[in-house]
Amino acid sequence: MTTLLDQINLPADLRALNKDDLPQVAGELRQFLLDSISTTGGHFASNLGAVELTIALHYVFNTPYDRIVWDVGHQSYPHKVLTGRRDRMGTMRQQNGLAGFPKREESEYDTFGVGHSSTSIGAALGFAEASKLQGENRKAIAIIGDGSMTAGMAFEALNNAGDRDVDLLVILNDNEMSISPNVGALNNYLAKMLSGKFYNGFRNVSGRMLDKVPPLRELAKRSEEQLKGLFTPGLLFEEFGFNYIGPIDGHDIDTLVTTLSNIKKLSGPQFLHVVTKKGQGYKLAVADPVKYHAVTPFTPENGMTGKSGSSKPSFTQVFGEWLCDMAAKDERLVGITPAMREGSGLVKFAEQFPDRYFDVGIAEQHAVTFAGGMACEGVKPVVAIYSTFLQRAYDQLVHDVALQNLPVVFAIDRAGLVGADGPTHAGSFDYSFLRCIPNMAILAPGDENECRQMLYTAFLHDGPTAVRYPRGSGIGATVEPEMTALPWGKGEVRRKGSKVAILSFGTRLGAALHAGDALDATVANMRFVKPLDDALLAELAASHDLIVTVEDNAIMGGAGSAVLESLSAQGIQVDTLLLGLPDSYVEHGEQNKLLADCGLDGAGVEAAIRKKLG
Ligand SMILES: Cc1ncc(C[n+]2csc(CCOP(=O)(O)OP(=O)(O)O)c2C)c(N)n1
Ligand SMILES: CC(=O)[C@@H](O)[C@H](O)COP(=O)(O)O
Ligand SMILES: [Mg+2]
Repeated sequence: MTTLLDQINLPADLRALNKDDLPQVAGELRQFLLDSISTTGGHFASNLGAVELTIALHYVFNTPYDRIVWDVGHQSYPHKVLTGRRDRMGTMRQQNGLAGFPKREESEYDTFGVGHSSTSIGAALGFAEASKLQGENRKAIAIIGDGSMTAGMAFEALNNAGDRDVDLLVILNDNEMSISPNVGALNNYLAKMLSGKFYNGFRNVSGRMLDKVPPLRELAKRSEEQLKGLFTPGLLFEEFGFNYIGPIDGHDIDTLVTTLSNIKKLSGPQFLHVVTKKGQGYKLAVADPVKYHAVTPFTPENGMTGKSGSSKPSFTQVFGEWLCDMAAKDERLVGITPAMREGSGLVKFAEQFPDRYFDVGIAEQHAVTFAGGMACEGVKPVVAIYSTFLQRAYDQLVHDVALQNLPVVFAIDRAGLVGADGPTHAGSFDYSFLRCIPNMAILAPGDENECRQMLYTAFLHDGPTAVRYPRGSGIGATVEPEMTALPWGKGEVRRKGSKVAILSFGTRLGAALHAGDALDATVANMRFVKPLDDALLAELAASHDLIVTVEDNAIMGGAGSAVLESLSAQGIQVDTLLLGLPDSYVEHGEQNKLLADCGLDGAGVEAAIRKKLG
């Protein structure tokens, strides 16, 4: 049977429907998403929560002429279905398939590339100002979640936009969730007002009472606008120069269409507050939106059983275990996360050490500076942060921590290629952007046991130290419960060979050993990217014809560059070959396949060396 959804190839097809058909479209779209995402995996609960809002937006606004900017974009699957990609949803986050986030080169309806949070208001303001300069009559609409609203740059953009005469609509999609439950004063403010019976009660009572006295009704109408500001979350946003509307039910498509149609006629900065349920329409996701934020393939009737996945502990789990063990040994330790409790492995730590656990919201810049402040007082902060998200806190790294040589440990997860999330989430550059910072140390474990020992070594070091490890698990080394400090700045030879010396940094050790066996090459596990083991390098350069470096970081400025700098500084001449990530963005796909495509698996390293040797 042909569904309404089958007839919608582009938003123009949607806009040709009668408004009364939209609830049916919503039901069909929600079922389509459940079937599709339970098959491919990907982001889930946020997409179910955005179904009605997405339909209403494309129904009311003349997309793509009017510009929609999604924040993070993990909730953009409904948008992708309605904008010509329904039949490609089965390729979601697969190599050469659809990206998991809006991507300009994927569709004209994807106005701005996203993946990192809290950029939508700033970008949409850019669209709005450009439209004004070009004499266009576009509407610019940013849809930002309550979690993403906790980042500073969202308020930088609000502050700027509220002072401008532009047609910008900011829609706050408030479901009281980040990945974990949302945190912070803004969240408390929104929740208090939304749950406040007083606000709803006030509107009912005033409506009933004043209807009886017509002359007062007009006065009350005007005063309700003023009073509304006292009882709805709007006051905050009104003070930022926006016209606040809401809160409205983000699943009531009729109200959404009516409200958006009215707002469309208004000029100046508008702020619409919608209330949604993360996982709406799928009971298991509503009950556990944390678990269903992102899913691996599952059967809708049974839900995610958690049976799939590797039996080997992930580096994230190794970190989480270490953090709890270290906290038990040293009461100065605190754990800090910018809204990635689950992803960074702090669930157990948060339960066991609630007073020493800090989720600062999606606020990486604040997380780093906050850690610096704590370190000044003798507290020992461990900042758990994805490599890609640490990019957002670069000045804080330099100015607030390294320049003052403060003992902060950065447990950098998702280093290197991450796979399905693609280039917005790859941790391709941390060696490069950390190495040039004076006082910064960088440790890169070759396996899971080294990860634990390096975290301990970093914790003992009196200065800023990064330990960086990839998404997933490594070669499956047994993790020793004993914590042993590694010799600072020292690498180790893991295999003796001749002619060729392969210097491995981080978890490319497995690939290096494979190539070492095939070529009878020496293999060194360098352990430290900074400080580099210059003496070991000199020794290997003196006894081999070719020095090869292998890393899952950009070659530009990476560990291989450190080796070249050291050889130059030591006045050593030797042939070299640098293997690492290319000076381009590696698209999404399966993590190990992508590494192999970059020549960073065993076969690739071996082939590159054979080619070099001629
Ligand atoms: C700068 C940055 N930090 C962290 C993340 C990881 N992240 C992705 S979605 C998300 C929660 C977003 O919450 P919200 O905006 O409320 O969207 P919801 O999932 O509730 O729809 C987080 C923390 C990110 N994408 N970007
Ligand atoms: C959208 C977002 O940024 C997060 O959900 C991210 O996708 C999590 O990545 P991991 O799955 O590697 O934890
Ligand atoms: Mg949310």
